[in-house]
Amino acid sequence: MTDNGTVQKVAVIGGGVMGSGIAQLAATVGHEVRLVDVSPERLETALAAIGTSLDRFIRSGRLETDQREEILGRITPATRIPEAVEGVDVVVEAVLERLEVKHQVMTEVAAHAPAEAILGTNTSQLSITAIGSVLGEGASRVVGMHFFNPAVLMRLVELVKGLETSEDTLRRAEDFARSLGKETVVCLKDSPGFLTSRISAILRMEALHMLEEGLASPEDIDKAVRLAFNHPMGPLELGDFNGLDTYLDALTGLHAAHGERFRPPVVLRNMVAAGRLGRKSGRGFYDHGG
Ligand SMILES: CCCCCCCCCCCCCC(=O)CC(=O)SCCNC(=O)CCNC(=O)[C@H](O)C(C)(C)COP(=O)(O)OP(=O)(O)OC[C@H]1O[C@@H](n2cnc3c(N)ncnc32)[C@H](O)[C@@H]1OP(=O)(O)O
Ligand SMILES: NC(=O)C1=CN([C@@H]2O[C@H](COP(=O)(O)OP(=O)(O)OC[C@H]3O[C@@H](n4cnc5c(N)ncnc54)[C@H](O)[C@@H]3O)[C@@H](O)[C@H]2O)C=CC1
Repeated sequence: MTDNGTVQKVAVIGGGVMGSGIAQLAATVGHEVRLVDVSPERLETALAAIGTSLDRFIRSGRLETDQREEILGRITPATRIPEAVEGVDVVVEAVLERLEVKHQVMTEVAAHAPAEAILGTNTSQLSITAIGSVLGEGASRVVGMHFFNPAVLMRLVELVKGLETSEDTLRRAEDFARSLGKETVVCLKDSPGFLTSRISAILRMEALHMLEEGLASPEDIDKAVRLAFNHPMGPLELGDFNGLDTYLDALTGLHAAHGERFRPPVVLRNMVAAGRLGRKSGRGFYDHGG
């Protein structure tokens, strides 16, 4: 951190759909980024995806060609947390949407990151209080920092205050999100699904029920939502874009917290069981050539 408290070093834990985008975003605004994943293959895929996205920004004139290597040069891939979080100002956790995995990661992060670093979690719906509960007093440093896919383009970061999150942590998370060029909203109560996932899950679930009922093809359900409501993507194509395994994990949590209206539909369970996870596996509601 600089003398005026500005963030310089960031660790992103999890190099999947979201972690790769968050790392790219942080490196683009000039932060030094360590990107950690347990899987070297996922790290390779993440760096390739970041390269492809930077190429798109160059093609559309929003980035200079020579910035590509500068940005990539600010991202250091790593497979171990302890060394990667040394000296960082901010950690953003973006691993699987499972409480036990988040606990394991937060425990390791807190043991090795500087005591003053804030610990953001990109969970879609899990309780921030529950995620921080393994850290004892350290729970005051844990804050929900919910980015949206693609993180490099979407304008919002939803901040979520856990029961123990300190005002200082929340304020620094807000400053960090703004340093990334994002707007913020604050969910003041730690309620599963916060503001955005609770709302969006209802619309997406309804699309899935319509598909199960044979009301229309996936193409027409998506087209209806795109054209009738001016959504950039229909709910099923967005599911493929975000990852159906992540959706199932998120819905499982929402179901446990809010009851029947979020029960994961059988068709979604079956698709995940069959490995049809959307773009990341090459096949979901649509064929992506995988
Ligand atoms: C179905 C089952 C339901 C079950 C229940 C669900 C449970 C739900 C719980 C939620 C859990 C998880 C989700 C979550 O937590 C939060 C989320 O992230 S929700 C998702 C939010 N995101 C969106 O809604 C995205 C919607 N789509 C868009 O906004 C646009 O389609 C998109 C910006 C992605 C692309 O734009 P589009 O115009 O459609 O396509 P183009 O390809 O033409 O791109 C336009 C423009 O942007 C550039 N570009 C696109 N992508 C990138 C990139 N990754 N990097 C760089 N640049 C990019 C492209 O080059 C174009 O640039 P021009 O200058 O215009 O040429
Ligand atoms: N996919 C989406 O649209 C969005 C997802 N989220 C949330 O972001 C988080 C990540 O989601 P995705 O990126 O979609 O998942 P993903 O499945 O694409 O990536 C998760 C990554 O975490 C890695 N990982 C697992 N255990 C790890 C550990 N112990 N240490 C380091 N890395 C580990 C995996 O190897 C994988 O690469 C979840 O909490 C999800 O709910 C939030 C907003 C949008």
